[in-house]
Amino acid sequence: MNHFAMLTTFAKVQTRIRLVQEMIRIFANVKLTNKLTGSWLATRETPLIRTVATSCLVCAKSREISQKKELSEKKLTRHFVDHRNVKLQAGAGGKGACTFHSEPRKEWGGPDGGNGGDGGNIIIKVDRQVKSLAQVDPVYKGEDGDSGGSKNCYGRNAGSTYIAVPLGTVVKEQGNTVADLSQHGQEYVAAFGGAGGKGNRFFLSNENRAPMTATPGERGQERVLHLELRTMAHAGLVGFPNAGKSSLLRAISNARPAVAAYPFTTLNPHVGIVKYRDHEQVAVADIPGIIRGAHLNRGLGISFLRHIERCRFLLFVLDLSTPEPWTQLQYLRYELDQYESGLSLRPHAIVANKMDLPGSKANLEALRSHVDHRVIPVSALTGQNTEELILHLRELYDGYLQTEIQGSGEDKLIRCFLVKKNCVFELAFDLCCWDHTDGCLLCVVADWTSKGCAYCWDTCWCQHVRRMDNESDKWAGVLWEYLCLHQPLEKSDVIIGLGCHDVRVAERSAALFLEGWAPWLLFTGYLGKQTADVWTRPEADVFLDVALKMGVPRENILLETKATNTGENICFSYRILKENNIPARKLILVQQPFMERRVFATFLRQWPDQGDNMHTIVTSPEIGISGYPNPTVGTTADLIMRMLGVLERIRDYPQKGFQVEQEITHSALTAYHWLLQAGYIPK
Ligand SMILES: Nc1nc2c(ncn2[C@@H]2O[C@H](COP(=O)(O)OP(=O)(O)OP(=O)(O)O)[C@@H](O)[C@H]2O)c(=O)[nH]1
Ligand SMILES: [Mg+2]
Repeated sequence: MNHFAMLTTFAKVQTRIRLVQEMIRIFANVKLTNKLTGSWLATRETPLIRTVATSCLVCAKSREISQKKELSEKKLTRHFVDHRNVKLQAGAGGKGACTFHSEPRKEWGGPDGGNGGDGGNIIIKVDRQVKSLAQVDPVYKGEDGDSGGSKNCYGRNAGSTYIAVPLGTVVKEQGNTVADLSQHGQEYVAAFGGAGGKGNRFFLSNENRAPMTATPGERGQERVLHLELRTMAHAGLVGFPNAGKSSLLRAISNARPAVAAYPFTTLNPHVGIVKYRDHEQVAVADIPGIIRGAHLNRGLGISFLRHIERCRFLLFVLDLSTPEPWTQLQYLRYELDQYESGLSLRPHAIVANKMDLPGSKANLEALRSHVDHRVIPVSALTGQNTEELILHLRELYDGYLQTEIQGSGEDKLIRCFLVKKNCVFELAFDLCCWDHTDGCLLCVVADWTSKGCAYCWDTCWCQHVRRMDNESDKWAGVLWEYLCLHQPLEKSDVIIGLGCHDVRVAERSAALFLEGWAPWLLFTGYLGKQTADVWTRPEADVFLDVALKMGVPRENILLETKATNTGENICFSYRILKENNIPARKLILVQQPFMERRVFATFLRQWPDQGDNMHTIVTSPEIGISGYPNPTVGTTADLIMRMLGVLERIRDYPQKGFQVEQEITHSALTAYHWLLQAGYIPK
């Protein structure tokens, strides 16, 4: 055998020896574990298989022997974070391009600059797997949209940035709650990406065949939000200092809170996850010890009672080695109830800990005779009977899920719109209607908040019509407020009632005349979008009837019956007043409340005579948003869709030259996006 072959054989023998040593070590460990836990191999034969998959039946204390240095309390608490501030900057829109078509022998190619892509939104999304806010970064920046290109190439829209948060996260802005995320998968668009800029192709018109204008993309929304976990954990371990709460959490979950033989070892709450075979997970919080007078802020005081309040059910941990352990329970209950009445009555179990110590057995019997609730004897140190505790924990959890589902029946409704004869009804379908097949097509988008609305036709819908939810109402109110101007009235030369399908506009115009705000009343309008299907006579004629009925003399009323849109209403009214030699330096324009801003912006662009001494006031029927819906003008859902359409015109029409630019406030823009997302379609 040569020298090299000898070396190879020696190395092989050494590897085998190491393998055998390793096997012996593992085997010895298994035997030790079997002794402590009641067998690893035995479970293969016995039908009594653990229904839990927690890895830590071995006593909690034994783990302290591990060579790994224990983490300090401060470091340990980093694993669980229950509130966070985040700064969000959504992506900016890409800029529009300014280019012209170029081709050999084609000198004057038209504009072909494409629009920029929209900036990416930042979305907060609930993920059941996420248990704390520890993973949430302090700053998020959304993706920017791509710029537009030549040959009418549009820039790519940026994708959304997602922030995963646990169930029960409350989103707050300047102290106000803006979202309460309570369902798995629920999304909240926390910052909207900026719209992409327009390329010069967009500005092509009959007047300008070679526009050089291209606009930059809008900036993305910027927000600072405060995230807070409403529910801290499913179960909370409540007990006096040193009762063994942290040891117990170590014994039943994967958490590693510090354990020591002195009070107030735990200074901050820790959350451990108990995992079950069916992959269900129950979060258990180890809460710092409570002492008598905690409700008066003694010991670690009220802040920890606050954590208890956020748990769905409680585990009272008692040290059974002390005399009269039931008094601990009485004191704990007293402290909880002093903090919040009825808190101690939450679903709970009593855990009698330290059963391995002498005297505990006798105390257990005495405790059982003093309380009428279930008592689970365990030893966190040796792991004795932790099985029963884990199974009972699951019972409590299942009970909680049951009540949660029953209580949130309303949330299970799926919302959609029914469009019928030009009327839109908001509907709510119960889950059971998914299989509803009595001759109707029912199409429901489950993820309605992000996908938009669903339509359903010809169904027995009456029973399902319901009020709009508060959140839509809120945003509709914000939009309404932005669109109304609330200008104070002044004596004027002419009152102009702009035609529409709402006769309250005619009534308001006539009332203003009768109150003496102006000596002339002019109604303008042929048939428009809303009236074309409903009326056969021009809007101005219908309004005239209303005014005459109210007692306005015919000779004070002028009619303009050709205009089909707001711009024409203004231009044609100017002409009529000129033809009749009626001075018009001061005007009162009357339209529907949510049209005030748009009418004003249109007037400033379309009225030919915009001298310094020209003065205009826009007003409307004196009704609020709740008083607006009626059988003629439609439902609140109709109103919302019209308001969205008006806002889009305020945004887009200045570029087309129809009206002057108006600043769109941040709140109005947020309302617009929210309502769009909720499925309302701009009309
Ligand atoms: N013999 C015995 N000792 C235990 C048992 N459980 C906990 N201990 C001991 O009791 C002491 C306190 O345990 P901890 O788990 O830190 O108690 P705690 O309730 O978290 O205490 P605080 O964090 O101070 O509120 C430690 O020395 C543990 O080893 C048990 O079942 N049997
Ligand atoms: Mg502790």
